Amino acid sequence: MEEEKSVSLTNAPTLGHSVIPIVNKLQDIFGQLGSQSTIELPQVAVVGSQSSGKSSVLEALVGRDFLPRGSDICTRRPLVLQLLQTKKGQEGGDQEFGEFLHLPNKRFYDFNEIRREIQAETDREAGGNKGVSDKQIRLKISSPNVLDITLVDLPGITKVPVGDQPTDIEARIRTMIMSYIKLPSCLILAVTPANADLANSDALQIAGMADPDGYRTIGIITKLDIMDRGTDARNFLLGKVIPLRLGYVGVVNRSQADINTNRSIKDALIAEEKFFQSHPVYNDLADRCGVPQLAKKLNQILVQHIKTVLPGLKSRISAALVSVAKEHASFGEITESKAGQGALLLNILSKYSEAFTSMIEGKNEEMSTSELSGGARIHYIFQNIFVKSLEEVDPCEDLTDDDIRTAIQNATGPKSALFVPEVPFEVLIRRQISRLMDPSLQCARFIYDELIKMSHRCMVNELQRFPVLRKCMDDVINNFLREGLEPSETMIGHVIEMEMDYINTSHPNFIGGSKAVETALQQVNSFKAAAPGPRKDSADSDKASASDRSLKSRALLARQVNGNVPDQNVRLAAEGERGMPTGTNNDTSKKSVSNGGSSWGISSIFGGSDSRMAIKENSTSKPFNEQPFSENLQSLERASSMIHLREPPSVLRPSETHSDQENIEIAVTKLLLRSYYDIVRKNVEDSVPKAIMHFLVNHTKRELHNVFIKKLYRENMIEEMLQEPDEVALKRKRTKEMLRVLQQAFRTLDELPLEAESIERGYSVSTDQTGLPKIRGLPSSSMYTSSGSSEYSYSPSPKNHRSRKSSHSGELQSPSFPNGDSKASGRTAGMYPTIDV
Ligand SMILES: Nc1nc2c(ncn2[C@@H]2O[C@H](COP(=O)(O)OP(=O)(O)OP(=O)(O)O)[C@@H](O)[C@H]2O)c(=O)[nH]1
Repeated sequence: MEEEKSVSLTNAPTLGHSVIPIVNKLQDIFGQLGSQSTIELPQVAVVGSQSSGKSSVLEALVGRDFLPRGSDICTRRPLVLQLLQTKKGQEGGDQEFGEFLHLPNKRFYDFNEIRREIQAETDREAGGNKGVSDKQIRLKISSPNVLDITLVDLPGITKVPVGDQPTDIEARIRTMIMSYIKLPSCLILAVTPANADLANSDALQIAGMADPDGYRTIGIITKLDIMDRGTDARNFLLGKVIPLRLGYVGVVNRSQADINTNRSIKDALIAEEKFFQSHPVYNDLADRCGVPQLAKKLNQILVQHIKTVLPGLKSRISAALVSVAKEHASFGEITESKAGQGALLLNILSKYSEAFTSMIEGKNEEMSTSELSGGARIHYIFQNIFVKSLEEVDPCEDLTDDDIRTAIQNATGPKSALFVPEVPFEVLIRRQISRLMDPSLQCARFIYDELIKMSHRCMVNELQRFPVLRKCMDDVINNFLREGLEPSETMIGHVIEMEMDYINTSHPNFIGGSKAVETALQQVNSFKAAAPGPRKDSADSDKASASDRSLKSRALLARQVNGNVPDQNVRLAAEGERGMPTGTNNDTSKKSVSNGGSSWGISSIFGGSDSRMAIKENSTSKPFNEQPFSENLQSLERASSMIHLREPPSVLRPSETHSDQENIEIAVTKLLLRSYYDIVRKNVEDSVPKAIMHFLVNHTKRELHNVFIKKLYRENMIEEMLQEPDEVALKRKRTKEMLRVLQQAFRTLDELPLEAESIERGYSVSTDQTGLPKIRGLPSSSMYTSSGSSEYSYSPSPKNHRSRKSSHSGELQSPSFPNGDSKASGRTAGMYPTIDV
């Protein structure tokens, strides 16, 4: 045992030993990146009939004696052997030991003890009498000289039940084996003893079921030393009997006698080498004979696997590299010198102003496609909010007919005016224009808010590291925008006041009095035409005749005064319900109305009945109204000869009844209001955005940079403003380190010795002074070239490469196993692609 320990794994051509440096490097890379994920190597399972030499092959590959072997001892439970690399120099890192899952915290340093525990644990579960169980035994072997890989030793296929074995033992074992080898990531070592009928190999049969295309099956022929005299496995090794994409390797393990005499693995390897040398039939098949060749083949498959997954790892790292580099750049470099800091501040101020301007103009790079931003929002506020709201306003909305009538009566003062003055129209239009003030000012406020929001969105990342500067800049821009808001509000005030100050009735778009009267008459006419016929009661008919008279006279006068009589037959459609007066006196004859004429401005001479005579007294003071007129008269008569006047009510309102003239006057007033209001509205819709753009938005664009420099570019303030919080310095340091690690990782991945030549050169393992192997590279799959039709031949020199066409040898990840030609190429001679890298 002592002697065996000194023959460490390092001296044997163990499985994956040449892949170790690469995998270690990858692990280092991912370790540094703080990621647990690393390359997952394929699992290797040995399958075959009972006593075919499976355990012996595994042991030889691991280079350790620890598995129960022997003619009467067999594998009866799956043994999952997890090799774990320990780091030399770490505590306990250079020791080799085993641990069982079922015996936690117990380390086995004696490998004979491990073997005994495997046997004991097998008996515990499967009984002592040949019973088989599918419950795994999990063994972890830690060693500085192994690759992190999992090997599975499976029970051998048996046909005749013995001992406690059930009658369907073969089916059970096959199912158990399949559950492991069907996994696309499982590499199958199909072990067939040379002293049995090779063509009927159970191992190849079951492997063929799990891996029909043969991308992950290696054929292993054991017991070449005990073949019938005169027979050999040459044709089999050459793949002439059952072709196999990854080919065959012939091995000579220790015999039972060797085991009994404790022959070491090292000695067994030497004996194996001698065997092949002394058998001329295998002389030219050196590349497919011996455990070292098997290890080499496996290494090469592992390398191929790593190569397959490497691009994915690289792209992950490069993506991380890009994002970390971006983050690092956002923290900028530390600037110590005064001049440097000054330049940095200037640069930030300029960039900010540019970014702000670009945002308004819609030219910033990070423009959103999911919502409106920057200048587009300003436009939206102007057009879709401000203009739209003004357009929806009806200037007569809050003016009742009574309001208008009262205004008209008030405007004529104490006398019956000769003309209906312009005063009521002006009073009312001013009142409506003044209503435009609030939305206009609100619009300016909205734009101001937008600009503030934009300023917060400018250079968010870049200014993260300078919170003091950010605060100062925010203060400056807030003040500046507030200062810009004032003149725009003043301007808006002026615009509205100008409109109120001079009512330009000569505006070309203004309807004018004559046209308004004409239209009003048409409206009243069509309204009457639609109204029910005259009422029968005498009072109403009296009124009707009175108003008829008055209209007639007005029409006459109008004709005389203006010389402009409207066509009596004109019956134009009403301009709309909005303009219709709501008077109660609807029974005026059509004729009288049509004769009303264009009498605007001379209503005072339209007739004797002054509509203002019909006073409706306030209900709070109605002494006269409470009793009929006759009674009032009687009481007056009863009184002395003195004539008493009733007290005027404190609040006087026009009477409820409207004369025709009033109706027309109301309609005319409304027409004039609407017409003029439209003019003003257009002006305001145009001028307010202009004022806001000029005094606030564009002023900010023009002046912001200057203001920044004036307020913030002060020598004594620069250092303070460019102060970074500790957290930023820490983040910068961390991202810088991460960037370095990622760059290193990227380079390391690029420089991994995965090229054919370096791998081939490096395969020869020599030990240095410390006894550790000097591994210069890995064996390459390119060393295997297709020779002739159905076989692989080993060409030791790269010069012998006949083809460099890529293949999928050793690609154990499921997507890497193409199955396009599976049926044809699976195990058919002459269809194998060249294995190359
Ligand atoms: N002469 C000779 N004997 C071998 C060779 N390989 C294996 N043996 C012997 O064959 C017997 C069975 O070997 P194992 O390695 O236990 O075979 P196994 O396939 O693991 O057996 P089970 O687990 O029972 O299926 C042992 O006595 C080995 O010493 C070989 O190449 N040559």
